[in-house]
Amino acid sequence: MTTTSVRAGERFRTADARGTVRVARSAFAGKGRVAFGVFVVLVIGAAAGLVTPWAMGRSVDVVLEGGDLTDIAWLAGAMVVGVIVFAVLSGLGLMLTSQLFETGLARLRERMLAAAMRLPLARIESAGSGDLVSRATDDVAQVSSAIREAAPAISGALFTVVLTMLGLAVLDWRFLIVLIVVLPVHYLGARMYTRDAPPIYQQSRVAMGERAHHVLGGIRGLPTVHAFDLGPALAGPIDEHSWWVARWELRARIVVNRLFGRVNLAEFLGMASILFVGFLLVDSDAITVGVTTTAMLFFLRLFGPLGQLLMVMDSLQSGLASLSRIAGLIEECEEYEDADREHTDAPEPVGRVLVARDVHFGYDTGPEIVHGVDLKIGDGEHVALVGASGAGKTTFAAVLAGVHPASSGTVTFGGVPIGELGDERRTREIALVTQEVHVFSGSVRNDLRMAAPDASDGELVGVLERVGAHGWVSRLPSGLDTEVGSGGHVLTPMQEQQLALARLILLDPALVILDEATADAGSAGADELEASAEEALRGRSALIVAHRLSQAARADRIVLMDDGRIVEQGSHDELVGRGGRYARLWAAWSVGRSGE
Ligand SMILES: Nc1ncnc2c1ncn2[C@@H]1O[C@H](COP(=O)(O)OP(=O)(O)OP(=O)(O)O)[C@@H](O)[C@H]1O
Repeated sequence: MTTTSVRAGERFRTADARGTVRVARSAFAGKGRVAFGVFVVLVIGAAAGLVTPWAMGRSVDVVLEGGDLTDIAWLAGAMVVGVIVFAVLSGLGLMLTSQLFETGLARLRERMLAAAMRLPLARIESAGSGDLVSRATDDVAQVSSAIREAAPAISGALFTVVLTMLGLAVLDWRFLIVLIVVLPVHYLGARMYTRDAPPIYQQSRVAMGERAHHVLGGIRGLPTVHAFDLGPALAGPIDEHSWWVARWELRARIVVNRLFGRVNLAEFLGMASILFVGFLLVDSDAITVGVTTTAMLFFLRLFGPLGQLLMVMDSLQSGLASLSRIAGLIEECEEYEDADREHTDAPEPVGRVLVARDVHFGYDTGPEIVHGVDLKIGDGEHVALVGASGAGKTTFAAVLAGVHPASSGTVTFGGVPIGELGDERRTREIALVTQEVHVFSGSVRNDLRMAAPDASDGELVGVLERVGAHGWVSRLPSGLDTEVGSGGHVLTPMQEQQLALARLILLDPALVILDEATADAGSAGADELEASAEEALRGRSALIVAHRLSQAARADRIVLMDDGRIVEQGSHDELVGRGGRYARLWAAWSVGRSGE
């Protein structure tokens, strides 16, 4: 299915710096002009901010030189204009920068979620859906808050710092030397921080992901948790990971505090140095008092934004840790998609016959479950797979559907190995209806249209009638518009399964692998559901993992599995006539039924 191999339990990856930058850049694709416009606004705004300190310094010289009031008035006018232009353009720059970043983040989030939905089920199972949820929620929130905090610093501070440094160089190159001497103190403080902080934030995010994994597991099993009072046992691992989150956050605080200490030292050194050099230069008549005043004011302007930049480095580091997790997931999805795209040249399947030859399979975490199974499902043939619990039926069905690649042996559909079909083609041709039937949140119409976005209401009603669901759907409070799924109108397991079968008809696959779709139904509704399933499977090839032998008996062929091997197969009559294991199962089942 894919060239990417992962170990079971391995969480989704975290991208390295290059990967993170590449993915982040892709979020701004096509936004070059907007970014340039924002850049121009920010540069002009920052330049306007230098006008006021320059005019103040000049005023000092004008007063000292005994200049007239008109010059002072002009300079006062320049200050006012400078302040207004600075304020307007800074505000505009901030708004545009935030908009640009938020749009980029929204794009990343959409891309990550869309890609994650296409990840192979086996990969999500292996990484744990909690990790996926944590990236889609915690990490996106973290990046979003970093953007909110960093946007003003980047839009205002960054350009102010660069232009102020240029301004100092223009006043006198020696001021720039002072700055160059002082900045390393700033830099060293920041460098220690950028070295120490990222691993701490990474660890904190990993702990959050683990916590989400356990919380999600608990929520999914809530009925069991309540029934067996498992709350305290579940809280253990959640508490432990919360403790780790708190511990890593505390360490991050310590590193931030150290950063601020070093920043204050750099500021003090800078102020003292600029005053000292200014006095020396005035003393040697190299510059005027006004220029020294301007240099002081420039310097004062510089440390505010520098501090601001350093302050946001904290949330930027935290945001970057999250961004690298988002980028890692996107990278992983891209690899799966690329591997999948390679299959677009694969030959077209001819016919609808599925052939499994000498298939072996074991989960990464345990022993082999399927031991060299051969099975052929002919065109339009319905094969029932029966056997005791734990025999490996669900596992084998998932291998046939391509959810898990076989450890050895081959599975072909229409003559093409299913691994070469690519996920998109494979899922279009082969539909797997698993034990856990899912109803999507939203209206009934919305749920059905997941399978066929263009289907008309008439078509939906037609399909509902075929699976016997039209009656109860039309009696729902708002018919097709009734909200179902999480938080909506509660459906019975049988109704959920009928909806799943209706979706199956709308999907119109060639082969259906139906895993115990009738298992949850109460026996009163089970016959009705069997009829619905038969209707959904009409005209298709099918493998039905059947718990109810009455359903198996109707299949063209029955395959009995035991301990990952096929031990008997044939039609119902043949197997009953043979008097073997199936015949005994059937006898026991029939006795059980007559007592119902
Ligand atoms: N995701 C998994 N990871 C590891 N082992 C698994 C996984 N799923 C199933 N198994 C193991 O594989 C074996 C076969 O399970 P499987 O669900 O395929 O049997 P089954 O015949 O479908 O059982 P049932 O009728 O009860 O559903 C069991 O020992 C089970 O513990």
